[in-house]
Amino acid sequence: MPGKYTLTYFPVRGRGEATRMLLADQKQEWTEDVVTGEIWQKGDLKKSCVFGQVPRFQDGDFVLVQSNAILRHLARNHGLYGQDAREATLLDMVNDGVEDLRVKYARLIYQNYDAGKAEYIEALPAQLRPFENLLAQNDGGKGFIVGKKISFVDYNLLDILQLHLVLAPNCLDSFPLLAAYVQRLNARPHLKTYLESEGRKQRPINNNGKQ
Ligand SMILES: N[C@@H](CCC(=O)N[C@@H](CS)C(=O)NCC(=O)O)C(=O)O
Repeated sequence: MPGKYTLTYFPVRGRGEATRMLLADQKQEWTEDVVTGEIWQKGDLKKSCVFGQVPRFQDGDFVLVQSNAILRHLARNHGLYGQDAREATLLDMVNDGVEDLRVKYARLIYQNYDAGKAEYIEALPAQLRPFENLLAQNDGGKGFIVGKKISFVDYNLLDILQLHLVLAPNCLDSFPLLAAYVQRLNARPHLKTYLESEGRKQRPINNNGKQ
């Protein structure tokens, strides 16, 4: 039985948003423990986090960090980790692909935005193509990224695609399956309610104002 959920994170989408979307879509309540710059500068919270970074997540008295471990924990709690070991392994594989893209995106946003944006967008089709191919291989792309049920990776992939649609609004024009996938997931009733909520609309994407 999961305990009460709390997400401790900066007031941005960042590495917290896939978790928020998973929780909202799975009809879970959670507390936002907002980390302001002032709180972070004090240093106590940083010291209390295993790797000195947030997001931190509490499931009752179980405290964890690392955004992908948080997603996997919630996947185990809510049946979002595939229907068997083979699907779970495929989900791990795709999630690692999402993580690779997230690291590249974060490097652009935080280290090279002005000088690197055009080149990044030019190279984006090659980064997105594998996900279009994976979707095509799973029931012709009509459902989820792996298997017949939504998984933690769908929320993570949806988040990274939403981020890229802000960065490069036409980036899915050549990827019809991914474009339809984003529309389909965005339209899931509980997720839609969350995406249209003021809290979500007001939350910046990244911590430095770039997007
Ligand atoms: N691998 C970690 C990375 C966490 C991370 O980069 N956290 C950043 C915010 S997104 C952070 O805490 N930055 C403040 C710092 O490092 O002092 C994860 O996936 O959770």
